[in-house]
Amino acid sequence: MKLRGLYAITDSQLLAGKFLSYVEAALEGGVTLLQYRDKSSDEARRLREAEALRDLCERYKTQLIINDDAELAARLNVGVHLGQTDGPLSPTRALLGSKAIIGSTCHAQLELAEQAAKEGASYVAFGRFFNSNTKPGAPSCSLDLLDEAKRTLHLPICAIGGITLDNAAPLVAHGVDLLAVVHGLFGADSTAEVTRRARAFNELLKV
Ligand SMILES: Cc1ncc(COP(=O)(O)OP(=O)(O)O)c(N)n1
Ligand SMILES: Cc1ncsc1CCOP(=O)(O)O
Ligand SMILES: [Mg+2]
Repeated sequence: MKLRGLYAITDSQLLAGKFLSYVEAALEGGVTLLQYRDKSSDEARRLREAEALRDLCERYKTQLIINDDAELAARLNVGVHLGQTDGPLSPTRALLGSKAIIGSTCHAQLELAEQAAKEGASYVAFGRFFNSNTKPGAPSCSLDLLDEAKRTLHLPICAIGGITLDNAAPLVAHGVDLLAVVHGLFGADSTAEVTRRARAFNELLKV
């Protein structure tokens, strides 16, 4: 199955008090990948929330991805997203098995993506493309890099960083398969608006 569509990413602060209702609203509108991103060290809460998301994702046939934490992903039998300092890809592939979805942060560097592809990544993520409230310090990436990535890589390409319904179209035009979004999706002021945004992202991607 080719990975293509909306990649929703959770944010503990943004979703405080409305975590599952907002995630479910997004799944209702259509989510290809859902990433559980929680930078806290509260292991018990992380396990509890990740299990709740796994159950929700099973109901909606959405693939759950855990950010940073291959051990938690292995425990729940779901995918993982690894940044450049989150541990090596090859042993993670061995741990999770050949079918697991494993994503790799490649910032704005094609060489990192080529390396990730060799080591068994399922998709590569470039960004940030726009100003991001969630991660303002992430290195920025240009649309030109996407053209080159499209020519040289044979993996689904994910874009991240400040993506909204108003700025996503050029990313799609430059070949992005997965639009990874936090604020542009979950920054909505109602569950109905989250669902509407999810649907609209999918329409942009024609999925
Ligand atoms: C889909 C996707 N792309 C990039 C990232 C960023 O990963 P990383 O560089 O490890 O930064 P943190 O998200 O862990 O702060 C991501 N999480 N997801
Ligand atoms: C995790 C991450 N990595 C690069 S930008 C970013 C944050 C994406 O969040 P938003 O869609 O709110 O900019
Ligand atoms: Mg990380």
